[in-house]
Amino acid sequence: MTEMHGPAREDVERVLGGMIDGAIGKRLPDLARVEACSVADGRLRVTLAVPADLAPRLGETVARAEDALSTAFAPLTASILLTAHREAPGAAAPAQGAAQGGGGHRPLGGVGRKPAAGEPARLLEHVGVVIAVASGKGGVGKSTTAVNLAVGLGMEGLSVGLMDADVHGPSLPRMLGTVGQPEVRDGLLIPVQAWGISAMSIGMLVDETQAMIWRGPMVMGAISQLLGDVAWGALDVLVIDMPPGTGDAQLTLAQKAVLTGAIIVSTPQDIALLDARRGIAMFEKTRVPVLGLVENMSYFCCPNCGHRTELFGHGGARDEAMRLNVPFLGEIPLLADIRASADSGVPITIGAPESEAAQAYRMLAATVAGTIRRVSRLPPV
Ligand SMILES: Nc1ncnc2c1ncn2[C@@H]1O[C@H](COP(=O)(O)OP(=O)(O)OP(=O)(O)O)[C@@H](O)[C@H]1O
Repeated sequence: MTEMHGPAREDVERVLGGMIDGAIGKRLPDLARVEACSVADGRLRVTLAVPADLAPRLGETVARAEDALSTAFAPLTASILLTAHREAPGAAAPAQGAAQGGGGHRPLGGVGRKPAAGEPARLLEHVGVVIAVASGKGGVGKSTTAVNLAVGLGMEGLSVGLMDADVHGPSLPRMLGTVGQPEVRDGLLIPVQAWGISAMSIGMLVDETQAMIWRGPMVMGAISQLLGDVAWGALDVLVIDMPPGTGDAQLTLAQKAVLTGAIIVSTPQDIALLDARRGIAMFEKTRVPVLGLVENMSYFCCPNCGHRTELFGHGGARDEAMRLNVPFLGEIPLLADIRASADSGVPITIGAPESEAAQAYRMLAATVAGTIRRVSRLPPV
């Protein structure tokens, strides 16, 4: 990253000084305080401290502020990261010159300008391939699969990032056992290191309950920040745990994130397969290749006697994959240990590497690693 001198904080404050948030009816400096500004790689990153309860309402003003800063300091492109004050809800906004100091602040996702066309591609330029793990509907085990796949890819010798774009139900911090908030350096969020991979989730930045109520533009703003304002660094692969379903947010993410390919997770039940078909259609619409289908909760394996029971009629996803002409990547059994390890914060691939479940995830990771090496021309191990 190339550091360079940029505008002084006072210059930034001067530009923001003229901005008014029409909806709240106040000048921006009366609502937010410039905490930091830095310039690197042609980007001016400004960190603004705002009261937590106001942050969700500032999206439009922040977008205008970014435009104003970009115009004032061209050719730099400005992006604003909001950090939240831990003040009582409804507390008066901090005026300029209020007490400085980082202790009471934390980064906030969810607000910001939509990146210009092609921007994420540039920002992820040191990332070899970007793979979405998606599902047509919620609750099929997409996040569990994404986590164990990412950890498994790390075990295959790849450098791996995992981004939780499941904004409304960010489960990554729980599944990886991470606590606390990520560091911010030079205006960029530093991914958390866990089990051999780099990870970032909205759940590490804001209260889950706060993210639950975000609407479309907020969700897209948050996802843009996860793509653009995180120091992902050089990675062989970035795995994105997509939001469930096939709505606008998913479609936009598929278009924005410059995905190399997508993996669809499905359970064997017909209804889930119908949803999976919808998921595949969405990626086809955005010309993102579907790398394959994974069948989760494929069969039940008795932990005592090892007997295998096909609960939902096994093989549905394999047949569906053949019908749809997409590769079948593997099947993951339904096991209480998978759920327990997800809840304990230690992925089963790490916690019980010899288990049937871990072996299934490792096979899946080996298959996907093969695909990644093929598409990115990485040397075979
Ligand atoms: N193969 C499995 N065996 C047993 N439990 C599983 C398995 N896969 C997932 N689970 C459990 O099922 C629940 C849902 O899984 P997960 O959160 O991964 O689903 P999801 O598709 O990401 O859901 P959503 O996107 O709607 O939040 C979790 O409690 C998880 O531990």
